Amino acid sequence: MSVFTPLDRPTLEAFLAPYGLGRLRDFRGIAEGSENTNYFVSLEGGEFVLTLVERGPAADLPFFIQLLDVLHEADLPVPYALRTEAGDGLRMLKGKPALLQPRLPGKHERSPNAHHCQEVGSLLAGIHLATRDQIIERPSDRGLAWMLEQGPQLAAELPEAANAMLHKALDEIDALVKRNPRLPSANLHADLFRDNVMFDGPHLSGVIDFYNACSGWMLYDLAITVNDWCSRDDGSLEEHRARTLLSAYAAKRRFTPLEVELWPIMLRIACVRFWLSRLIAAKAFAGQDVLIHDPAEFEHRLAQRQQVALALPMSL
Ligand SMILES: Nc1ncnc2c1ncn2[C@@H]1O[C@H](COP(=O)(O)OP(=O)(O)O)[C@@H](O)[C@H]1O
Ligand SMILES: N[C@@H](CCOP(=O)(O)O)C(=O)O
Repeated sequence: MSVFTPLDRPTLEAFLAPYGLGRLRDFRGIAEGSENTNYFVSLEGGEFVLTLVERGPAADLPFFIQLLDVLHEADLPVPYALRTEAGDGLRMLKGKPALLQPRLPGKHERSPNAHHCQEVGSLLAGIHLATRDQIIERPSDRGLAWMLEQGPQLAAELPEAANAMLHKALDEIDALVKRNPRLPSANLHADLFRDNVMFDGPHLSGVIDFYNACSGWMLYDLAITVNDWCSRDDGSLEEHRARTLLSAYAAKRRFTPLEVELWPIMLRIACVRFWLSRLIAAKAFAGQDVLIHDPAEFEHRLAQRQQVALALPMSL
């Protein structure tokens, strides 16, 4: 379970009253998720999700609220902070920052096919197009500098072969940082995994969990997404799904030659990012009743990305 903050009905009713959405019908904690406490909340005025933010700097919350407003205004299927009748979107509940959002329909797709990947590629391009001309600056707290800082210590705790592979990837990241390439930027979801997207039948109906969102290279966001949506169990890329996702993205935004050149390394960097964060989480939450993702999944994906045969499509 990942309901870190239990709520009783009177507390919740008092919190919800200022939204003017009618009486509370029902509520229940959501077991999925690993960072925050989430509740499904049923009110006379509709179905909602209440999030209590458990971790991370509260100072960043206005960024998330502003970004989701921009994406919502661009007609993308994202949650956004509902405002109370007094206009407040970000409030406190049991000492935690709390947001009420619309509940998006649909369910997660664990075994995506090419159609799902097409929808995801198109959606990701939509996020980038909606923000690239008005980027809201927020450096990722798990960016390249973080990888270079955390990587060596975590590598030292790994078996020899994994240690060597991680070091090789860190060297590549270090060289890229020094090169400082001018890749096109936008606001990124930066965690567009299968468990952050919902489908209502074949239709992509929701994208959630923007708590890793940041400003940065669009190519990096694409690599994160392809690594999760288009990998086989052994970590290798499933070419048909990957080509479909990339073509759907490219139909909305043309890649630059520099992006085409750096695509293979970006796929590897995106593996390192989640390999490291999963190693950290596995240590921090060992033995606790918290959802822990397997770090080895990204070790296998990185091993499979040493040579990348899949080029980015160049034409629109
Ligand atoms: N706006 C929403 N609409 C529908 N379901 C949601 C919404 N927000 C969260 N959920 C559900 O709650 C679960 C956990 O949310 P998530 O944001 O991934 O949590 P965490 O930040 O703890 O990882 C999701 O898998 C999804 O099922
Ligand atoms: N989708 C990620 C979890 C989110 O990353 P984090 O750095 O916020 O823990 C995964 O599957 O590892």
